[in-house]
Amino acid sequence: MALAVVFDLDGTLIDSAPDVRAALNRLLAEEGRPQLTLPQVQELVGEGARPLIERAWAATGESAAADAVSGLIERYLGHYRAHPADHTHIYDGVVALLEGLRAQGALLGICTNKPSGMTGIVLDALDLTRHFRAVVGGDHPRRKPDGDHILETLRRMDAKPEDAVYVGDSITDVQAARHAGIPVVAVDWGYARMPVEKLRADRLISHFRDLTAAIGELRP
Ligand SMILES: O=C(O)COP(=O)(O)O
Ligand SMILES: [Mg+2]
Repeated sequence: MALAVVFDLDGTLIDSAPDVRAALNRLLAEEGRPQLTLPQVQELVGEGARPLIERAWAATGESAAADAVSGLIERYLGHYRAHPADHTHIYDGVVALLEGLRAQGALLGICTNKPSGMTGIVLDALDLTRHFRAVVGGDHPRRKPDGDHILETLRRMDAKPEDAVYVGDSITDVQAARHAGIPVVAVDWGYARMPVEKLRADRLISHFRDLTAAIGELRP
């Protein structure tokens, strides 16, 4: 068996909220709406682009008309594509962790609700793409919290659910892993929107240096 580790992206591997905020605020300014703070944006991230735009609209005035949302998403992604990683940083210990896991023969993947095209651009900009066998974005038809999003990532990695562990920062991640039937590790530095203990993950870590030990307990 080869250990398979599937990661969430935003709030888990990378702190992307500053660039998400900048793109969102450009769009809000074009629409004559107020700007959002970083803590506000961290609350909006986690379920993909459509909920992000809908929640941003609800937080800044009248809700977006249903037929306007797709156009707003496209314009938001246009701004984000122009500045994918100006202020995004990779969390401490990520690169050493990914290199260490690969050196042990682990297969790595990303399962994120961020749209696929945008995910690829951000991973390339941060030189992270090379670590992953498969990356499945939020345009998957059954995205997190649906377990199929993670199972599809594992299929594309040529990995088995029995050998897998999922790592994420939010309740959406824990639910998706539960639905997929695989153990889940939560990180305590992301965009959880609730006290991290309440996520009820199988393990909770405060630094990536502790992930290998947590995985060893979950997949001995
Ligand atoms: O972009 C989002 O809303 C969420 O992305 P994540 O699934 O990587 O946390
Ligand atoms: Mg996340």
